[in-house]
Amino acid sequence: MDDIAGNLILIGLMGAGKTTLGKQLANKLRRTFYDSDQVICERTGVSIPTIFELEGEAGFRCREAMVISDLVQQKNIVIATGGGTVLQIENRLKLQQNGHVVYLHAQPEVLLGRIAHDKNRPLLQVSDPLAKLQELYTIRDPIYRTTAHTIIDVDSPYSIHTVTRIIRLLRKPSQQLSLL
Ligand SMILES: Nc1ncnc2c1ncn2[C@@H]1O[C@H](COP(=O)(O)OP(=O)(O)OP(=O)(O)O)[C@@H](O)[C@H]1O
Ligand SMILES: O=C(O)C1=C[C@@H](O)[C@@H](O)[C@H](O)C1
Ligand SMILES: [Mg+2]
Repeated sequence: MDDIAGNLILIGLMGAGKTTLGKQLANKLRRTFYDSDQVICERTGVSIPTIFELEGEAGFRCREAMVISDLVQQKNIVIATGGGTVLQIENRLKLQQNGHVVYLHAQPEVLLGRIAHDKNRPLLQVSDPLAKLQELYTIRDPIYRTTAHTIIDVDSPYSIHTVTRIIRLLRKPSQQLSLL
């Protein structure tokens, strides 16, 4: 087993790379990977936009909270959370108490460049998705920061070295880290 204690839990805004980097981290660390969005889709058999359409954001958040409760009971896994998972205090506490929480931080402009083409994020299907991401950043950045044990800047495009660098950074005691 690697020397990163407990579950490794990724938080951050849409497009930060929680899913993409989470999978790569799990592979490298030989841990099982779960993505809370993906688990919700598997349990319901429908996509996230469909859940938002049928049950609204509140319905989605309820399902998300149930999935987080279940996932944090496992040991030594990597969890990619949804961008809004930290909005509920109960989720925040469960994440903090059951793993090492890493905030993947990037600026809204960078995030939009990565996900603008993707219709799978209902909150961004608006006339001005950049303004929406900026609004979410303003509200959520302080929450991500206070929830995380470690913050890593992921504005720069990832390379084949990114995951190795993140693992190295996670072994350091410092809290504010940059991939640069
Ligand atoms: N550092 C990066 N450099 C380049 N592309 C990236 C980087 N991080 C993520 N991406 C790309 O951005 C897109 C979104 O990434 P990903 O789905 O992992 O984000 P996420 O944090 O899981 O978002 P969500 O909260 O919506 O689930 C993917 O196409 C991914 O390849
Ligand atoms: O930032 C958010 O609130 C969201 C992010 C995605 O991961 C999904 O969980 C969903 O699209 C909502
Ligand atoms: Mg994701």
